[in-house]
Amino acid sequence: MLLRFTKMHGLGNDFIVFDAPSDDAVPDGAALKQLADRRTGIGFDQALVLLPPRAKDTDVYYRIFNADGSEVEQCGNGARCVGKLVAEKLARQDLHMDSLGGRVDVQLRKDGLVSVDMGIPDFTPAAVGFDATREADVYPLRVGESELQISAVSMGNPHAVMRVPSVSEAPVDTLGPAVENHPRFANRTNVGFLEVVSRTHIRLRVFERGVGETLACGTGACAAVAVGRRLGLLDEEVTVDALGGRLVIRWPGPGEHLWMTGPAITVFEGTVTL
Ligand SMILES: N[C@H](CCC[C@H](N)C(=O)O)C(=O)O
Repeated sequence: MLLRFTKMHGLGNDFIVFDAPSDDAVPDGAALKQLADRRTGIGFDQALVLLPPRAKDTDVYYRIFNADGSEVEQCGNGARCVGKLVAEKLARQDLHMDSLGGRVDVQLRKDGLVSVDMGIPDFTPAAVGFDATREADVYPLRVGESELQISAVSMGNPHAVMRVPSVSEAPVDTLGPAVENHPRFANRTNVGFLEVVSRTHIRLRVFERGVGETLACGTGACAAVAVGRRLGLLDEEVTVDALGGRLVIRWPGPGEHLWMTGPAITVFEGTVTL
């Protein structure tokens, strides 16, 4: 079977995007994992599959698969890429999208950046698949000999966020996989390392569930700002510096929708035989 795809990225978090007429035409996780390989496949962090809308007031439904083949609920950088691709195809400036993790509204800006409504951050442990008995701002988490202090929030997908004095010194390679696969997270988790520069500026590195460290993580940036605001460290609009570049997050506060603005780049079109 010939698969036509578009290769895209958001700050170096890279994707293949392709259409599928229905769920049973979506390649299985094992096939997508092979395509994700950066030597023997196309290479990507996530595959984004575009399907016909499932709710009458939406334009597209998209599914998300990590490089390890696992299907997940949400992808923020991917949502900007899907939104831009589909809105341009439909000659629209705005779009209503739907995914396993919920609705995402998209606005294409005149400056070429894309804004997406990433919904309402959910701090309930159950939403994160985290086994805490009650909700808290910060939880102790034992990892080997050390006890970490993490916050847990869902952007549709799970995020564990910990503050670090400096992202450049953060032990991402060791603590990333240890927290990603920690038994207290029923469905694993993404792991954010948050450095607060000021009330309107953070630096962030994310060890992504099912991928490893990426150059940027959109939902990770949303999660980190939500946690920073809940801890009283950040203002409503925050610039997030990831390894791959800059995002702007705006969150008025609890119960409100969180918006993310950033780039969405098409690199090439391609075909691959499955
Ligand atoms: N690895 C994530 C999915 C992709 C998130 C990231 N690429 C983004 O831009 O939000 C997870 O397993 O929940």
